[in-house]
Amino acid sequence: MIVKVCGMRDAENIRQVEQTGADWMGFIDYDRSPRYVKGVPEYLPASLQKVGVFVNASLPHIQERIADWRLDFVQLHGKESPDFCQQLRPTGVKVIKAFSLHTPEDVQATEEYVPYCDYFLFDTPCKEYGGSGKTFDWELLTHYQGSVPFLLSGGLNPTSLEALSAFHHPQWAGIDLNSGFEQAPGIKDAASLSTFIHSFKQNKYNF
Ligand SMILES: O=C(O)c1ccccc1N[C@@H]1O[C@H](COP(=O)(O)O)[C@@H](O)[C@H]1O
Repeated sequence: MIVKVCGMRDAENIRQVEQTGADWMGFIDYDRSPRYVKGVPEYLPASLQKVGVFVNASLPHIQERIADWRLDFVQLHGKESPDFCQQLRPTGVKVIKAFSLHTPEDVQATEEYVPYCDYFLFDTPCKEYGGSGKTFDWELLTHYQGSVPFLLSGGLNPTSLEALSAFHHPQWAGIDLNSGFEQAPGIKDAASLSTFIHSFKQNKYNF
């Protein structure tokens, strides 16, 4: 199972979170987010996959960030089209398309993105596009029968382990941890993350 920790920006905190057992680290390039990274992060982790999170950004802007932030993945958290995802293919980065799930129809909307995405990310609907700290109804995922693996996101926090243990889906590939582990916007509690990630990876999903 993949564990992504998102919304990082402080160099010392990035170094701490690098030691927690996380696999991927996310950096948010959306200026309305309280986790917005302006410019290039002072420190970029060497041992984790780096994910840039964008909301309706232009292709040239994302291409610039891929180079400057040495990204392995781009996470598209806005209203980006399947065609936009396809245009990112030649950059060589992997593409994660985020979907806010409210109804079974929202799940169906993933279908046209299948050829152009490496992962999907399922999140809670909110007007800020992400980082709501709220969970959505995971039962909706019974309607997802696609082939693209997904990360579960939205409001995961230190009390979520039991619910995660009870969750099953053949395409479930990992989790995304963000505001539920923060001491302040963009500053994660590394000790709490370490404990949580260790327990999560110890349980039956560690394959
Ligand atoms: O975290 C943000 O501020 C943010 C802003 C705009 C788009 C995405 C954002 N974060 C992503 O939101 C989800 C869920 O976060 P949370 O656990 O509910 O706080 C996560 O995938 C972040 O990558």
